[in-house]
Parts: sequence; C-alpha cells; structure tokens
Amino acid sequence: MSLNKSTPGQRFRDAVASEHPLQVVGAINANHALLAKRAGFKAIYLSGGGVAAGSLGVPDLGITGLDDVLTDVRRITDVCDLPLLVDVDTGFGSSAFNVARTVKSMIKFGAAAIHIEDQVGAKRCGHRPNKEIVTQQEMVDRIKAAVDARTDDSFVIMARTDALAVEGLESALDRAAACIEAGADMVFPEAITELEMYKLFASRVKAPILANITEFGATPLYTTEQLAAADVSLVLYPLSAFRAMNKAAENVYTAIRRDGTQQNVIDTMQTRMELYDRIDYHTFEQKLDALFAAKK
Ligand SMILES: C[C@](O)(C(=O)O)[C@H](CC(=O)O)C(=O)O
Ligand SMILES: [Mg+2]
Repeated sequence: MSLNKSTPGQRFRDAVASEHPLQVVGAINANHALLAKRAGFKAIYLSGGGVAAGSLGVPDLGITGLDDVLTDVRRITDVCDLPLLVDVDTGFGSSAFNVARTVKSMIKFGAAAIHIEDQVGAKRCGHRPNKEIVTQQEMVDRIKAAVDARTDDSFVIMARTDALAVEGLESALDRAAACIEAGADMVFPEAITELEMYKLFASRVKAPILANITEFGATPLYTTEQLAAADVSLVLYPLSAFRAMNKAAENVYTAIRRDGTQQNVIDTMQTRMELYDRIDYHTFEQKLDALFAAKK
C-alpha cells in the first residue's frame, strides 16, 4: 500500500478536482476496495443499501446501525488508501448528538466523506415509492450538527435530498441550497429523472453535484460524457459490482447443487493465483518466511 500523508478528506477533494466527473464506485468489502483501486478508480463508496443487504442480509430500511457501518469502514480503510465516501443514511439517530457521534466516528475510522439524507429515520431506498422526508429545517439542523462536529475541516459533508420524488423539483433545489448555506460541501440530489435537472442543481448551489447512477432505479444510466455536460462533478455506481457478484454467486450455487460438481462454472471463477495477487498474498508470505528465518 502506498503511503499518502494528506487526510482522507483532502484526498477526496483533490480527486473531485482532478477528474470530471469523478467516478466513485461502490466497494462492498475490503477485497472489492482493492479491486476498485486496481481498476484505476480514485475514490470508493460504502453503500448503506450494500451494508444492509451484503453484511446483514436485510433491506435498506433504516435497520442498520452505526457500528455495522463502522466495522465495514474500518476493514476497507485498513487496507485501501483510496478516499472513501460513506452512506450514513439519516445520521443514525434523530438528535444533533447522534449526528455528531456519527461524524466523529467516521473520521476516526478513516472515512473521507459522508452523505447524510433528509428522509425520516424509518427510511427507504431512494429509488422506492412512499418515501417520507423531514422538514427543511430539520435537515438543515442535521447538516449544521455534522459540520459542527467535524474534528477535521477537510472531511467532506455531502447533503442528500430525497425531496424530488416527494415534494418536487423546487423543493429539492431549495433544500440543496439551504444545506450548502448551512455548511455542506457537496450535494446529492437523489432519484433524478432528467439529465437537465443536474444543471439546475449545479447552477443553484455552486457546489459539486453527485449523480447516483444506480441500476434498475429511477435514474437512466447516463454516461460520464452526458453527466459532464450537465455540470455533474461526481458520478456514483453504488452497487454495480455487488449486483454482479451476487448474480455470479447464485449461478455457482445453482450449478454445484444441480451438477454435483463445479466443473461447469470453474471458468467463471477468480483463480487462486488471481486472488493471491489481488490481496498481495506473496508479500505477506515472504515477510513471514523472513521472520521465521531470522528466528532460526
Ligand atoms: C445510494 C444508495 O443510497 C445506497 O445505499 O447505495 C441507494 C442505492 C440503491 O438502492 O440502488 C439509493 O439510491 O437509495
Ligand atoms: Mg443508501
């Protein structure tokens, strides 16, 4: 792992400044973080829906707690120095103290940025019907609490608004502007349905805008070229590798159960050597051998 002395937050800001739009890709675990780095991404993401479905096996409905997410954050930041954007849902608790605790913990565990949203505590996935949101004032208070709790000024606070689907475009634009006024660094307008909308957010808030290009949702799969033209600064692929990995696992389970052997799916597998290469197995092994040799 290469050593980088700047803070995770600063590295995230630098990445946003250096790539237009910055591709931020979901990494469901530490192994995927290494794969994302190897593929050339400059920033990675820990999805709330991913922690829920992947680590806990439950839906994205506000069931996950702060410690569940922190465990995955620490595992990722322990092995990968790419700046990590973390989905903290509604902040893990309704008071300013809860939000403050969430922010402080995220910084401590090595995250670079969080996004915090304006849904009610019993939240839903942003691309599902019947979402409910808190008042603009309550959301602004969440942002103020988050900004105030920062123990590192470079740490990025991104405000997500789910208002478009609930109250419409004007409300979503107002909320985004109010969050930036309250000190948020970037805006994540959720479940956008038309490309031109991003431009409206960008010109209204004068801060970086994130486009959530999640599959099978409300937002078309816009390309980086289209998003750059719509003044988008960051593009998120939160669960793409997770969805592919799950499908691959299902195929393998089905085949082994059906055929009594894995021979028909062996070509779909990462080999032992590929795995060892991705996690740097041989360097660890050499260190171990050297240690034992020194003791002899
Ligand atoms: C970005 C998101 O918040 C997530 O948890 O990854 C989800 C993604 C999804 O369910 O596709 C969301 O958009 O609500
Ligand atoms: Mg989420």
